[in-house]
Amino acid sequence: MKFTKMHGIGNDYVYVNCFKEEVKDPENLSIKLSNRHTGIGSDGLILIKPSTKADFFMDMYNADGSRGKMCGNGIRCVGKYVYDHKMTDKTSLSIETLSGIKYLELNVGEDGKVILVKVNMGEPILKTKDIPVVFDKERVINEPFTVDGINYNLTAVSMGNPHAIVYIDDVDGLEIEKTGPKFEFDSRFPERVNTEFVKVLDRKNIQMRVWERGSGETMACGTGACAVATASILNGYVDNDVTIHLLGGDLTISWEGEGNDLYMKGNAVTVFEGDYPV
Ligand SMILES: N[C@@H](CCC[C@H](N)C(=O)O)C(=O)O
Repeated sequence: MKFTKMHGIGNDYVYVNCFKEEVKDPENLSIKLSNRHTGIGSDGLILIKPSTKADFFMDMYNADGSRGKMCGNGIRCVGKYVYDHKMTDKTSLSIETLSGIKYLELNVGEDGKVILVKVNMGEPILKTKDIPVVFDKERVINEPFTVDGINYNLTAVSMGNPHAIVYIDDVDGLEIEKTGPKFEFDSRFPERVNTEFVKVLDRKNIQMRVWERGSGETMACGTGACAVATASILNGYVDNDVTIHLLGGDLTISWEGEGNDLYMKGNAVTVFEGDYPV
């Protein structure tokens, strides 16, 4: 099976072109090839497929084989993949995901390859039942929430996938391997959850680390950065254009507030191509 390893600010996936390859058991394949010792090494698997509703379809799997409905860093790489591999010559693209169609603007460099991608991520989802999070209010915006005996203030947002955002003082010092799973497997998140641990640096800059559902700590999470920007704007901590600083690099997010779509901009990088025995 031919594959391409790509990353968006360090959030790395193995990409397979399903116009040419048939993938029979993507859940197990994702577990095997994501392994950083015995596989290719990645945060999961992304299949690029035909779509009847959009230019392409993105089908993503986490490193534990679970299926994700949306992937912000992944969708930028899908845009780069289809353009660089000449599967399209369009620089405005639509990509279908399990959480709807997203629209991409590709920024092409002097070598004719995509370097940056801006994505219309749609409108953030705030209703508890749609995230989903079990809570006795319609929304969770800055609400007291205790996990493993520690009191946090939680904001919950879905960007097509569920996110829990908590503000802490020491993002660098956080023992995320201990804390992340406590959120991921908390029964108030019936579909598990991606958790962002965040510090607001000033009105235009936010630091975050992420514990991803199904993949653990990753260098970056695109939907997570969008959820953090949403939460921080709703809480009144930052302006409408904000840079999110993640372990693997920066993403810029703009959101004019409720009733508007949110935009994310960041890089997309090809690391290498190869053959994997299946
Ligand atoms: N890293 C991704 C999100 C991947 C899916 C997530 N772990 C989930 O299960 O919801 C991103 O860049 O958005």
